[in-house]
Amino acid sequence: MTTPLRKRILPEVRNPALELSLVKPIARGDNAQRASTVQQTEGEPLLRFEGASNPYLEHQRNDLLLSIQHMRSEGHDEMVFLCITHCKELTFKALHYELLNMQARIQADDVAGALQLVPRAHALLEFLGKTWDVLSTITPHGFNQFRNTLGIASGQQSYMYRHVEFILGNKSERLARAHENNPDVWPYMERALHAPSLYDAVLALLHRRGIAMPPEALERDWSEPYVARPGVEAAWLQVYADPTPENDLYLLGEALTDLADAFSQYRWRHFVSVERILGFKAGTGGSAGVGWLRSVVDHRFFPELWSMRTQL
Ligand code: HEM
Ligand SMILES: N[C@@H](CC(=O)c1ccccc1NC=O)C(=O)O
Repeated sequence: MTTPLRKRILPEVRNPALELSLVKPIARGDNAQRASTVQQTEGEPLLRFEGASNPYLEHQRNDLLLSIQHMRSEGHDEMVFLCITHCKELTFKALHYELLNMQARIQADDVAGALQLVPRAHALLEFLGKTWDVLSTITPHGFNQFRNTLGIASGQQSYMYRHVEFILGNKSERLARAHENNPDVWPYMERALHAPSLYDAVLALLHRRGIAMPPEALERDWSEPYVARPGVEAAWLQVYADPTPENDLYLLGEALTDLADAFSQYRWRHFVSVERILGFKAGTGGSAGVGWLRSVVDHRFFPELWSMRTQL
């Protein structure tokens, strides 16, 4: 019996022309070809390839990936900074993909399918949190050796990070505008700003499942920052009245709380690491630095899932 496949959604965050221009075609394999190859190799790996080919490189394009950690200073710690910041972007990309697919499954009333994606999304968030273990080995002196070469660049200008914030529901037209001048990125950013978030899709699902929902939670200007509503808190209280594993909406509420919890811990670790490395110096991106990040730390995704707990 074959497992029914759920259709995947591929996020669109930038003009695909650049990516497509970088793809090298590779010959497909199959079980029969691999079985006959291993007969010839007697179990030893293939090491000689036609022409200039290296199949791993053709598949992975690590020649490109490993060419973009360009050192601009003499500072020793610049290498780990570049490698980890690139790891983080890839992790944001992987996380955004899972969250967008979770939303699509919720929109298709497939709660079990959405829940299946949560452990991975959560693990990716924990992985992001762990990157601060590495980055906070950068001392203030180590950072000072290359910080000026960052110019006015800042992690705050990451479009992949902004897409993660938006799919989770933390909309800000002001922060999105950092990408307005980039024609490869802006149309997708603007579309995400105006689209309902994963949480908006969950509230619509609760409504379809017969739970009373305030009309503004179902139809509003999706680009506006999310505002917590007593009616949404009441809806979750109704769901949480049956905290059993049979109640899939309860499981979904707790799964979203797991994600929000892991994200808050990521923010907290960023904040503490930045205080450790920078003290109270101004940020490269024009903000007050730690002072500005302080306000970000208090943010919680899915606010009614948090506020509701006082009533439980
Ligand atoms: C040594 C490492 C780091 C330091 C000292 C640092 C410092 C800062 C500071 C001062 C800000 C405030 C905005 C500004 O004025 O620049 C900021 C924001 C931000 N940083 Fe970092 N950062 C570091 C590493 C990272 C990394 C590795 C990432 C992920 C790629 C990252 C992502 C962000 C994001 C997304 C924001 C905006 C926060 C938000 O919008 O909620 N930072 N960072
Ligand atoms: N805002 C940081 C710098 C920063 O976050 C950053 C700068 C250039 C390239 C990447 C960065 N951070 C994360 O990717 C600072 O004030 O030093």
